[in-house]
Amino acid sequence: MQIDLGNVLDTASVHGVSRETLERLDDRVAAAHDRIERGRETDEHGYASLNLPSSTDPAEIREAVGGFENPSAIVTVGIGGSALGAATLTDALDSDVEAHYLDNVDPEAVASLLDSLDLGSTVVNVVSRSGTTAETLANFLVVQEAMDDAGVDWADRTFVTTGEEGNLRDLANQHDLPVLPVPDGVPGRFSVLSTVGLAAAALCGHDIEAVLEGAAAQEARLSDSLFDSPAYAYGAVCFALAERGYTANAMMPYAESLETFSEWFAQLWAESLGKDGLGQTPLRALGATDQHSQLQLYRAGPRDKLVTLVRATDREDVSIPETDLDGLAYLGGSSLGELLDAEFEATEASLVAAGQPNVRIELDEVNEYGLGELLYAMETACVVYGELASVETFVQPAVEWGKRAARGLLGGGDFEEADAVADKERLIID
Ligand SMILES: O=P(O)(O)OC[C@H]1O[C@H](O)[C@H](O)[C@@H](O)[C@@H]1O
Repeated sequence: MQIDLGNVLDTASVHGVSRETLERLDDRVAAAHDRIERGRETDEHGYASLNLPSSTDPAEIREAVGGFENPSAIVTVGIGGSALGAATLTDALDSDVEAHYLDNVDPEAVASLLDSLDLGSTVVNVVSRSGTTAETLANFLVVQEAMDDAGVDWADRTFVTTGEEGNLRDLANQHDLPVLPVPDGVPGRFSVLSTVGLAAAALCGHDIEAVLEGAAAQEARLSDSLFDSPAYAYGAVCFALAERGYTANAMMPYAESLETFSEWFAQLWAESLGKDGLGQTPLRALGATDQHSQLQLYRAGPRDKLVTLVRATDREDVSIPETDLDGLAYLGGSSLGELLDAEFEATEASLVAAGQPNVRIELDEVNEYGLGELLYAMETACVVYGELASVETFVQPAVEWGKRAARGLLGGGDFEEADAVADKERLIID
């Protein structure tokens, strides 16, 4: 995997992030690296996530999923960091086992998924770090009932991933369900390389050891200079641009297999860095499709966006048949991959011509190893950005406010946040 910052330097006269800016920032990156290393050495909350390439035991995960014979599907019941990492992997990789995610409580979507599955051959993985998230527990109760109604022993087809305490742990104990522990010190959005993110991939037959190897390769690149570490370079550039008003970051992979990666990145970036009036708003785009919808804004709209373009250099290709239609001859004999690459290069050039900064991230291939590299690099980029911005990367008090308000409204406790919902001003136009 490599990260190319050339198009940031090329447009430096517009936004001010030049090579000299990065050289000046490098001392602060060295200090951030030192802080990160100290945190990793003591497995401090959050920093422990960056040790997962070696602290995760893939054999433990394989053992937990190995007892389910010939599953047709896995349904992961979880939300946020308890679903997006796993979904990023299984959506990027092909498997005969279907992977589904109940990460919302939209009743129509839940009912429709459960109706469509052969529940007798479906495995359920309920994932909640806290074990108390209302959406996850509610969905699990609905899944249990659907399995009961279908005459399926749900306890036989379910395994749980959770912490030592919480409602989900109680439920697992009560029904003697197999439990994979979530590692200490790893917030949900940094948990893709742990039991939380890897179980669904293992059940789908993916090489989770290779995911960890790819991550370890990026871990080995961490050093006290951004010029030696792709991940630090990306985090530092994003920070420097955000400081200069580039407060949005459009993640734009040119691979449909990476569409869910953009969702995962959005949680990582938003929940970790959106604090104290700071942060960089993650946007989600897909190349080449969104060239035809969002690119107009990215090129000619407010100068507040970095565009991050991601692609794999090695992939399957489909040739475009020859045609004798006038004007289309240029397509014949080339391939869809070549067309996609041409679109990628054209988008980069178009942004540069307009002075809009963009970064190119290239993987060799969208496979387990490449995904491990990409995910670990983005996590580290996020952590170094958080250090440079002096925000508390590993907490999410704003999200928890909403969780308490929702529970209060449902009568799940006496939370003062729920009163704020009742007291809200309204302006209804009917
Ligand atoms: O894993 P859980 O405890 O159920 O949490 C699931 C999600 O809940 C909240 O929304 C947090 O802000 C997320 O960071 C977390 O990933």
